[in-house]
Amino acid sequence: MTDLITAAQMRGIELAAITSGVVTGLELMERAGRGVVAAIFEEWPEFAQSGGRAVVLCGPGNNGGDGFVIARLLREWGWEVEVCLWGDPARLPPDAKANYERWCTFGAVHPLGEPVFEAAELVVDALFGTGLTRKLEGLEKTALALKGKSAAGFPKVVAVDVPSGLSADSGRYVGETDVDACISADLTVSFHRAKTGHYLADGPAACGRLVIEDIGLDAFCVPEEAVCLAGPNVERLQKRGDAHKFSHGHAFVLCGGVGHGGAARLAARGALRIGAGLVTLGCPPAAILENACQLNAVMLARVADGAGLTEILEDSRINALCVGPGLGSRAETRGLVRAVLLARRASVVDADGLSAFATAPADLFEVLHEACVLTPHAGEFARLFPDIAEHLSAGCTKVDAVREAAARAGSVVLLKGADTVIATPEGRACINAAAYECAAPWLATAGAGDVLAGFITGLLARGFAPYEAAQTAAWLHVDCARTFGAGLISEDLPEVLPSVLRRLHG
Ligand SMILES: NC(=O)C1=CN([C@@H]2O[C@H](COP(=O)(O)OP(=O)(O)OC[C@H]3O[C@@H](n4cnc5c(N)ncnc54)[C@H](O)[C@@H]3O)[C@@H](O)[C@H]2O)[C@@H](O)CC1
Ligand SMILES: Nc1ncnc2c1ncn2[C@@H]1O[C@H](COP(=O)(O)OP(=O)(O)O)[C@@H](O)[C@H]1O
Ligand SMILES: [K+]
Repeated sequence: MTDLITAAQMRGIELAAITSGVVTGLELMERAGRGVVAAIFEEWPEFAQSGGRAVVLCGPGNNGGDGFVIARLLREWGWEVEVCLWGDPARLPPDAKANYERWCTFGAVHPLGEPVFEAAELVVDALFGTGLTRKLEGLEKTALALKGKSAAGFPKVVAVDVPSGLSADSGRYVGETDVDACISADLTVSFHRAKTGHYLADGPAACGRLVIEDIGLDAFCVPEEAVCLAGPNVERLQKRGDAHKFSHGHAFVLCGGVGHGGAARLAARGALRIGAGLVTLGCPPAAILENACQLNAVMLARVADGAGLTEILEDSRINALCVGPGLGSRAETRGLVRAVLLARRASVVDADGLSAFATAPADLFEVLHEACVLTPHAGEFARLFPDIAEHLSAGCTKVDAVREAAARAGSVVLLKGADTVIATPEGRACINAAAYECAAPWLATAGAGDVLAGFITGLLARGFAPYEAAQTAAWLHVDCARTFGAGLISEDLPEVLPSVLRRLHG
């Protein structure tokens, strides 16, 4: 599992390393600079063959310090290097100042104005890293100039640690800084561990490609509350050879009325494909014919109302429930959701099942329990947790927002997006990032969320714990989309799952 850390956690690790005496701040800065130059040459091997012209933009903190190291090392590789500084050299922190002075023995340092980038093959953004605390102003001209590349795609822009203007924690532009005032990089090189902001919100688009360089801090532990990148539990996904269908659980998906069954059918198909032993779709009597015409392996049950549902759920073999996809905003929706949750089975509450409680979220929280997974998209999230959604708009990280929501709901919450975040009430959290080499833009298609709800339900039926089910399902969902590629529609997701599982199981 890849750990992701925050800027504060990185500072804690750095401090622990320096106070332990095994390394100095100056040595860490040297390793960071060396790591950036190595990553540049790895990304563009031609840059290591023949020197070119580089501009290094240094800021007023230690990110700028890394920049002075990079300038010196590029010069040693035969590059012609121009260095610009934002701020007063006298106020640089000690390690950055030492590297500034060292650079001054080789070349000039210009104030950051309007550098001429046309002739540069490489621009290094060492203006602000993890220490950016407020809205960035005054970088507009520089940032805009960097966006106008030559026909050959030069200059290549390399961000040190994080593109300047972006929060290393939230992946958003700090203090609502204008996007045009921020650096967009071709390559971002960070140190020790990726930061949450590299994967959240605008992070991936601003970073370009992301490389993490080892700077020798592995002996200093990642804090326990670190977030990780979601991954599948591959071993748990295998089916035992001696098991029968009831060993893999019975999932029950509640369906909407006539003409509104597509979403629930997608969820049911997803639950079956991911390995639930049996899947039943429960629909109003009037919709039986419609569903019977569409389903084969998925079974059908009549559910006239909440009482009928409670009766069906007396079958204790039904061990995972999915409520919400296509359920509609009928008056009885709340009652049906409550009936599902009062059955105290592992449950996924999605879509209309969430929106039904927009005017009374507490009525939902009251019946939720620890075996539930809520799967809102941003709109549904804002309806249930309006105050937390406001914090999110004000700059709180998506991880913190989802942790807070999960604690309030007393259930696992999965907040969708290209940067899906999953958290437990106790504060465990992961990001399922459809970004960088795992980007899955074709997943933005109607019904994709219904299939995800079905995948989670199917894994719950198979006995996965809620957090593990949500994490594995979200990862498989993105992998299905990537495996299918262009032209994906939601019906394809369950159908491509077998090939994804085959690949996983080698
Ligand atoms: N933490 C670590 O272990 C390591 C950190 N290193 C580097 O150090 C960086 C962090 O250094 P710092 O903490 O000095 O932070 P930064 O260099 O990111 O910036 C801090 C400086 O910027 C100023 N500032 C913040 N927001 C501003 C704004 N909007 N406008 C103008 N000035 C603003 C602050 O007052 C401070 O002077 C990392 O990003 C990384 O590049 C590396 O040297 C390697 C090791
Ligand atoms: N650009 C994107 N990249 C990756 N995944 C995406 C993207 N946009 C949406 N998704 C995923 O697609 C699904 C959409 O779900 P949802 O918004 O509920 O749609 P629907 O209700 O139509 O099923 C979610 O799992 C979400 O994480
Ligand atoms: K930077």
